[in-house]
Amino acid sequence: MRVDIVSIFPEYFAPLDLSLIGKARANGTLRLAVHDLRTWTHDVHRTVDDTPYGGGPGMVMRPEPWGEALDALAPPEVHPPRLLVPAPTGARFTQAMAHELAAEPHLLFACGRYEGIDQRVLDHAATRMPVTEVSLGDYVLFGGEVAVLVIMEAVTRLLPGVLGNVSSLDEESHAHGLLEAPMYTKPATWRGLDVPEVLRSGDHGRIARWRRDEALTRTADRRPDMLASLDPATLDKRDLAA
Ligand SMILES: CN1CCN(Cc2ccc(Cn3ccc4ccc(-c5n[nH]c(N)c5C#N)cc43)cc2)CC1
Repeated sequence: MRVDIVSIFPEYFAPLDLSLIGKARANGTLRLAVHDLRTWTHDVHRTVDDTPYGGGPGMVMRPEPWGEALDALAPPEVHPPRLLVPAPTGARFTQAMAHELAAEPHLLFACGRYEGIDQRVLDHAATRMPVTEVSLGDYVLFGGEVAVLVIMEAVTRLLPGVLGNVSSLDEESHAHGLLEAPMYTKPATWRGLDVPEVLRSGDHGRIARWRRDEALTRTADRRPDMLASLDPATLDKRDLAA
């Protein structure tokens, strides 16, 4: 997978050199390049923003630098990338979207700042590539960079070979619509607190049942919305008794 990120704060993406994402870049699974939007400015002040038409607070990112950046990174003669624009107005980013994006050959992220990017940049890009505005959730950030870090982590871990133990992908909560059961490791007793006996019983049937019950209880307590959208077909009679 090829990924290009355009931002006025390219240094924000230093964490993408680390850990499993760093390894994916080193072995060629992920080809990632970060670009400074100011590369495509031509004035002495390298200006990327201006006042909003119609008035209002703050500044808006000018279209010209963005247009040149997208032209350079998504030239018309090459298969177009999927353009992802983090924004408070975007569609909520979900695990399902992460799977969708992990199947794309080329992602291009446009990180806005200030009050956002001139709408014409997205409208013009949409004439020659798929454009998706995406939001992490209903809270306000300074810009799109944090969203790109989150999306890059969620997508990269789905790429073939990145996660050593593939089964951890299969058992993921958001893959089965429930929150995960509590996890424990050695020692068996720590500060007077014991690991649940069932997890040390070796009885895999009991362990699976206990984990399922814990997952259902946690989901009902913390994320009733997830329970409401659970496919009833995935619940068995023991779940309903839990
Ligand atoms: C008068 N009102 C008019 C509406 N604005 C709304 C507004 C506009 C921009 C910004 C700052 N910003 C700039 C680019 C950018 C990208 C993503 C996000 C973002 N925030 N939250 C998420 N989940 C995000 C994601 N993903 C924020 C961004 C903040 C708030 C406020 C003032």
